Amino acid sequence: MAHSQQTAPFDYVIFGATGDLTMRKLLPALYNQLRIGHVPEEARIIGTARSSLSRDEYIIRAREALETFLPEQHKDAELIERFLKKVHYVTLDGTKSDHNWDDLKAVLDQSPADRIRVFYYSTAPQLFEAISENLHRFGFITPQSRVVLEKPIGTDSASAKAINDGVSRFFDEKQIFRIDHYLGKETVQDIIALRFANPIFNAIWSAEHIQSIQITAAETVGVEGRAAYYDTSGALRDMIQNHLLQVLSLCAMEAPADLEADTVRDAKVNVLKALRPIPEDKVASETVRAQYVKGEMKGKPVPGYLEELGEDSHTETYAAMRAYIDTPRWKGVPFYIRTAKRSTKKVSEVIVTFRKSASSLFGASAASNRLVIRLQPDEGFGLALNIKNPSAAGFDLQHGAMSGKFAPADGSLIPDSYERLMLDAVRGYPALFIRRDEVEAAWAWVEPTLKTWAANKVPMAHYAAGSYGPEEARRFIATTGDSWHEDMAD
Ligand SMILES: NC(=O)C1=CN([C@@H]2O[C@H](COP(=O)(O)OP(=O)(O)OC[C@H]3O[C@@H](n4cnc5c(N)ncnc54)[C@H](OP(=O)(O)O)[C@@H]3O)[C@@H](O)[C@H]2O)C=CC1
Ligand SMILES: O=C1O[C@H](COP(=O)(O)O)[C@@H](O)[C@H](O)[C@H]1O
Repeated sequence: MAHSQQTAPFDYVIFGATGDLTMRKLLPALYNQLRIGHVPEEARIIGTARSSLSRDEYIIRAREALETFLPEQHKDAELIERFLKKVHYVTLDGTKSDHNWDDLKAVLDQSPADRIRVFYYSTAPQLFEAISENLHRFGFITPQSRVVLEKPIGTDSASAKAINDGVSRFFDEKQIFRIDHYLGKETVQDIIALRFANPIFNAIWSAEHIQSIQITAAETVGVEGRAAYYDTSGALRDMIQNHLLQVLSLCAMEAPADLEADTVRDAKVNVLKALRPIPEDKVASETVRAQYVKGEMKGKPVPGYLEELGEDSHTETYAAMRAYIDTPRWKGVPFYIRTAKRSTKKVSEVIVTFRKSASSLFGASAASNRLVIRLQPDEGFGLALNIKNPSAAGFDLQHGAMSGKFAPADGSLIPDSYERLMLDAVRGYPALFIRRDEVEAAWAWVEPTLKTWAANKVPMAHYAAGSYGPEEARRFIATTGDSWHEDMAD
């Protein structure tokens, strides 16, 4: 995916500029890109939201956000001031045509008419169509404009289609950049490098040699300040429909002919379309849903989900699914996908378990080779091997491992995923954004499970906060002869 790091001058217009995401991720990401020289001097960031703030008042908030969320080693007082000079603010209800659009026009008109404009919708998706319509009505959508859509793109197939249709009335698909921040993670992109730049893996990447693949995203946090959103979403919508199915499609896709955006996205969508449907009568055996109850983390008591929420709920905070991909390459290989809030530890990883050696030389003592791709934290990979136990009298085996880090060669921190994605939108480089057909194929696959769960046809399991998940998930994976990574002998 070679491309220039340099961007042309741009105006980044953020809808939802007073929100959590802008403060925690978007402003720090743009600052960091300025720090490493990817943001040209003429670039501007124009925040908009309904809150009535002057530019100076907004800059005070932006400065606080940078102080709070930037890593210490990236803070530079002079640079922060240089960054803040780029920041503007317009009080604007993006959904109302009779609001302060003239104020936005006055700011945008300070730039040449052909300046790249990125409209970033960091707001609830129900607002996307109305904001797009207003941008169109007031003539803000130029040929050099793109729009970035934050997740969630809908809550099911129908709402996703409605959002996509709504935005597509005003922007061409080529101008639409749907964010999935997992694709912006360097380590997720490493899946492509590991698979296709290393013939040793490429040659054995199929059902002939692979027994199963596990994809996990576990978090120690609960729902924090986002309970209102999370309780309408749940683990399956929040993490699996988007991030984990994207990781799965990178793990399973056929080799793309090149790394052009649509070639890679074609390869990914083919995987999503080949996912074997899980019909309603199979949801109980092919999925697990669970909620955390009170438990303990780092020696401290932690309340359960319902206690945090303060009311009853059937929303899952844990989800696990078994997926099969009906292509010759993956015939009969289970892909286990799971995600959890309030898990024992934060870890996102891919575990590839290879089939055991057909050789009878070592009998049962030869374990499966296993490739661990650690997406975060402690980003890197490990390869579990069988080696000879040097102290044994005979020829016994023991566990050996090779490992490596995904760290940048110059010792710098791995960039946050939003850094890469925000500037790729400026560059008009969509490879790491999700195409409409990918979103819709992913919804189509998860929808029968969502419906079956919503109808309470699958019991809600429970797990203690601070544990790896419910006992039901252990039994579930054992039905196809596997176990979760934390239960494997390392
Ligand atoms: N926070 C996160 O970690 C993540 C968030 N997301 C998604 O990003 C989006 C934003 O999330 P988050 O920042 O947490 O949400 P917040 O609720 O913190 O912020 C929402 C923002 O939208 C603004 N807003 C609301 N209505 C309008 C309107 N009519 N016109 C213009 N601005 C409006 C709000 O400002 P005001 O009230 O002043 O108008 C505020 O700035 C959501 O869709 C969320 O699901 C996705 C991944 C992670
Ligand atoms: O999109 C989301 O992702 C985060 C987890 O992201 P990560 O980069 O820390 O793995 C999750 O906490 C949040 O609920 C979800 O909306």
